[in-house]
Amino acid sequence: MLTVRAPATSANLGSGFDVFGVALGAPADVVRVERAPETTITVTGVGSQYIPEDPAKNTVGAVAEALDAPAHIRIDKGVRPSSGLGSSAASAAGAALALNELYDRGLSRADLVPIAAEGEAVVSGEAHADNVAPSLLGGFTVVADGGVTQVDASIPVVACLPETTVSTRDARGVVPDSASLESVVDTVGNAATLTVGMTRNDPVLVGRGMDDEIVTPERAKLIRGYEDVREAALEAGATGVTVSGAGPGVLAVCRRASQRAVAAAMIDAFDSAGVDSRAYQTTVGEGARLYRPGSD
Ligand SMILES: Nc1ncnc2c1ncn2[C@@H]1O[C@H](COP(=O)(O)OP(=O)(O)OP(=O)(O)O)[C@@H](O)[C@H]1O
Ligand SMILES: N[C@@H](CCO)C(=O)O
Repeated sequence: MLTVRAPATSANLGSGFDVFGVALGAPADVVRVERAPETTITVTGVGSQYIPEDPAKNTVGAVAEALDAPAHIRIDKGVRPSSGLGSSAASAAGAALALNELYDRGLSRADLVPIAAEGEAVVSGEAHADNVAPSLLGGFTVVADGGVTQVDASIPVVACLPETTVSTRDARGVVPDSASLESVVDTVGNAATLTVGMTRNDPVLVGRGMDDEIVTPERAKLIRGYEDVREAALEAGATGVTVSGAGPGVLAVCRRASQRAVAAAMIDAFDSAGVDSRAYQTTVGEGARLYRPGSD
């Protein structure tokens, strides 16, 4: 049996819709695989009651098929589904890494990105890779037509998760069909600023570069309390705040010294809006980790 811990991720980061993603230090899914004549799936953990075990409907089933690697796959969910923290992607990335090893396919982590993305197509209809890429590769990733680019980064973040859900499919439905040249120019400027910030581990540049006036304002309307949570986080010292992935998670970037205050402010603001939430105080971190039998 092989075990993989695959981290939650936050996609988009505001200005990088469908392009940017980061691996989060926590939470994570744990995926265990054993060879079997055909693929079977069991799911336990957070939100497991909402996750299908039918291989045709679970992201890991599509990954097993793409790798021609039938297995009994056990998923212990740490990343709640429909969270905006890359829940479906964490399982897919974990399964891809584990099955590649189990069947000795010899693919690199970069090779596994499009395979894990096949799992995302099962859920949202599109094989977008902006969550599976950071879950596999770690750090900050840029998914573009020409390929995937990755840099390690260490930026303190707070990922605040309200007890509400938004499906990626629904959140893609509110994305505008077009944008003015002026907003596109602003967004390119912000995305470039964010990218430089990641290479310098600079939370101020990263936070400033998260601004986006094209997609985020529409998605924010699907999250009860979002504007108040954003304001509260900024007042507590966050350098930037945006919707995490398709939401309803909210991602704040900050300096280490203000992380605890930012987390408390976000929880209080959701609470004032009548929504329970929890906050992960973590950093942009490493990609999926493989545990072989006998290793720690
Ligand atoms: N292994 C899996 N883990 C989690 N959700 C899964 C899995 N397989 C299928 N699903 C389905 O995927 C949906 C959740 O995926 P969705 O993309 O909406 O949320 P998310 O992954 O948390 O969000 P985001 O991609 O915005 O970060 C649920 O309907 C769930 O039943
Ligand atoms: N880029 C995707 C990530 C969510 O899976 C979106 O925002 O729709």
